[in-house]
Amino acid sequence: MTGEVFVQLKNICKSYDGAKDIIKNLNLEIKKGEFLTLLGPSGCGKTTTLRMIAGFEEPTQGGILIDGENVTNKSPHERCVNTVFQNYALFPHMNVFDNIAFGLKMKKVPKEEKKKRVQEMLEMVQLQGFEDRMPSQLSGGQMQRVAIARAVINRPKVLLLDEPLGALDLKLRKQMQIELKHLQRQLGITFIFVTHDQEEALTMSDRIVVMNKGVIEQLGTPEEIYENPKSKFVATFLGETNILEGSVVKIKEREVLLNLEEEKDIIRIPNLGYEMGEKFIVSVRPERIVLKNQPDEDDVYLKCKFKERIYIGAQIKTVFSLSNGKEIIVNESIVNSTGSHESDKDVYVTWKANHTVVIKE
Ligand SMILES: Nc1ncnc2c1ncn2[C@@H]1O[C@H](COP(=O)(O)OP(=O)(O)OP(=O)(O)O)[C@@H](O)[C@H]1O
Repeated sequence: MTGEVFVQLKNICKSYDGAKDIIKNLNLEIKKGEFLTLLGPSGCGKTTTLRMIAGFEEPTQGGILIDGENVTNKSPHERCVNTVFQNYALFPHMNVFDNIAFGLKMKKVPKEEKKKRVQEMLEMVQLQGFEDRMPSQLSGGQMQRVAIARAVINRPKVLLLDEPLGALDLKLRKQMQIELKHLQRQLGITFIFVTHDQEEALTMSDRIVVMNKGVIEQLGTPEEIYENPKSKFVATFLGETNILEGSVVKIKEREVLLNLEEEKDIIRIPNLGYEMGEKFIVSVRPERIVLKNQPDEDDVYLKCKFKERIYIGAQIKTVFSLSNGKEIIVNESIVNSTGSHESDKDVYVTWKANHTVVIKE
């Protein structure tokens, strides 16, 4: 990744019916060689955004630049981009070789070069020896590898991938995530990837764009988005979290006190210029919480009672409740699990102050 801006979306609006904007004034800069993921719930406008970059849809307003060139009104084949779809879209009557070679055939590349480049692609996606097979004789993962090989053989500058792993079973999907990421590094092509699977986005991306209802909620590295969500939507969409409501009850020079849920549950946060009574949401990840019988001095803590313990393989998920009934979820690793809890005894869920994520409502 060079840091140089390669794809630019400027003030993009898109309406299908002339009335409602599906995409609302979207601005986005994608860097050269970057693996950028558009992540969001179904219907938030990920595919529409991707299709506008590909040239299958025209923005109602705004412009798209690729490598400095305004491509807003150009057709898909006039752009140096290629797309891989979820359903592979292989030609069923052509074998693997002809499917991969299709783009070169269109460009009338000489036979010998064509053969050499298809072999390179087969090697890259680890399908040597599969050239004569028909798509119906391939597994889902193999078909998707052929689709990727076919999409990159023409050396596009940008590869657009619309939920390309969506049809694969979980194990194969995880394996392909790693393979695809390696492939992207090896090729150095800018990848713009669409998924609604947050774990997939965290695993693969250099940066993630979290979308909601046609706008960008947050843009950042996987770590920034996960550790420092800027809205309740982002905090809850990526991974599991505990959301607590609070408001400012005291302002000091360096810190402010927030009451959380209950009058008596007070936590301290750095004073970044808040006002008395100002409302907040606090997000604490379940894996950041440590259970204690007595909190330490520098802990942030809430008193609660044990409710339920759920075994989920690699972790133990324990549910506690505050006195107002609000549930707190704690994820402990099997190794650190404190074992069973008595339901009538008070216990403290504690965490370190730097793991409190304060979100302004
Ligand atoms: N060709 C179309 N005509 C009219 N409305 C459309 C069209 N394509 C998409 N939409 C609408 O635009 C909105 C955004 O759709 P889009 O496919 O971009 O979302 P998405 O985030 O990719 O969702 P998913 O994850 O379900 O694919 C949806 O409300 C959808 O119904």
